[in-house]
Amino acid sequence: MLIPFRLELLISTLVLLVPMYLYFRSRSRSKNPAALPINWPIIHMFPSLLVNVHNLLDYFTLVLAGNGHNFRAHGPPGTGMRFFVTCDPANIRHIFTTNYTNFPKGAEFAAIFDIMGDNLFNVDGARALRPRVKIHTVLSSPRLVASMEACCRDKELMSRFMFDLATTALFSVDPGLLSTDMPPMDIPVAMDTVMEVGFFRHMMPASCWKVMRWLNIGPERKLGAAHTVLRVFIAKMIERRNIDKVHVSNDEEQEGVDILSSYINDPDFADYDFLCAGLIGLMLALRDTVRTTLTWIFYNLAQNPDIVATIRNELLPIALQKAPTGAGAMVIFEPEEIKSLVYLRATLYETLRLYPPAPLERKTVATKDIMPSGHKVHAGDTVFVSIYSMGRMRDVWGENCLDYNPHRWLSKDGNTLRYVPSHKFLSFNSGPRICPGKDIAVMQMKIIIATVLWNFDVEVLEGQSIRPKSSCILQMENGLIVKLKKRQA
Ligand code: HEM
Repeated sequence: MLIPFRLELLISTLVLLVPMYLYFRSRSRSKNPAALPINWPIIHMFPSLLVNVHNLLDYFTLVLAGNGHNFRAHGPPGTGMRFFVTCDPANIRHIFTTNYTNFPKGAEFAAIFDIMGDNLFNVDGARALRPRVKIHTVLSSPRLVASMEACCRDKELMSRFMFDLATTALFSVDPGLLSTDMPPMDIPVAMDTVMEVGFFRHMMPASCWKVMRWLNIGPERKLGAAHTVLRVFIAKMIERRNIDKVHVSNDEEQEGVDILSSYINDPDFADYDFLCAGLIGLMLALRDTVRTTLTWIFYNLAQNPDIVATIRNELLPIALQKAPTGAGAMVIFEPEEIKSLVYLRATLYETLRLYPPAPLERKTVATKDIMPSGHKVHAGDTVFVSIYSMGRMRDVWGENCLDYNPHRWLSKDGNTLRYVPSHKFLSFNSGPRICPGKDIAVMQMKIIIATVLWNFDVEVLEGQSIRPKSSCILQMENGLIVKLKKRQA
């Protein structure tokens, strides 16, 4: 019987790993935190990665800062754990642009995010070309952009709000998570699980998580359940959309308003599973990134009243032109009105610099190569690009790199934004895989920040523990509790 054998293997692995974990944890506390991971015989650097996994981004940042922006790490032989970790802008340009074809995401990435199938997020090279052209065309449709911007004229509760917003843009269906009876959050929770277990998979030897998946235990069990929730939800949305389509048959107005309409009749997406997987990828791209950024923005703004005052000053001339419609009415800003506001955009970029929603990029080395930093990488190595760390490097952003300071984005006279190349500001990626939703996301976030700040005072409740979750998305571990107080006109 195979199962008892594998179970035994797993138990003995755990029995070995848990004491090791405790031992190395106690040792690592007394060590210089910026030092390279300790290279032990046989197990190599795996223990250092294991003990720091709950704080991995800050750990990478310390080690990268202390070691010229690059380091290598490797696990036990046979695990395939050969990592090159970097936040060096010259290496990043090489990986994302100059020698882009040599750094695909790779098969392991696609296995980690198997819920997204063979879709754009998981494929490279020629297979990514048509889906990429497709999504760029879809996201540049003026009607879709207008509908997504219009969706922003709404209220609070970031997670529910962003889920409703993403679902409306994708399927023209408002799931109503913001309704007053506060329906259950099964689908957003399932999406969070995909990102959390994805992070766990990145840090484990692939054979380990694959065995756990086969046994359906631990995080893999949770992930399996989350996959089911997401697939059922997408199937419902497609069904609902098809029913609605029959009801509005031949009504051309309906076509093209949501993203699903652009995919449903496309022969490239005729395969149902392929379509579902693509839509799940888009849901994650749309909802998680914007929601996460907004939470960090409001957290930072609450500590920086001077920045809030400057944004309100920038909004003042526009707000004065808009007469509120009654006592307590909100002032709502339109995309065109706030498009040119540079300080608002600088605040957004400053948040994305320190809190990039996708903090780590994973690439695979196709053939051996020499990085601009002089480091050699070999076929099959994994490259981790720490976007989070790059925003926190003195040599890249200056002595005050840890300060939250939108002015760093402005020209001397404060009237224009400074140009910063994408290999230095990587939050929206760089090169051929640059985020096609960037302009929509920036506009959505600007409208939300402007509308909230103009109409409310935002207070972060004291005593909260604010730290990122171990996830592929830089969510706050415990969320953020804020108090909104209506401002007096
Ligand atoms: C704060 C907002 C956002 C940030 C920081 C962001 C960032 C990123 C990053 C880092 C990637 C590369 C991911 C990877 O290669 O694994 C990416 C890809 C992508 N993003 Fe965004 N994104 C944002 C919002 C959006 C929105 C609102 C949409 C859709 C409307 C979108 C659609 C996509 C798509 C389709 C890709 C895949 C592109 C490709 O692989 O060629 N993103 N985004």
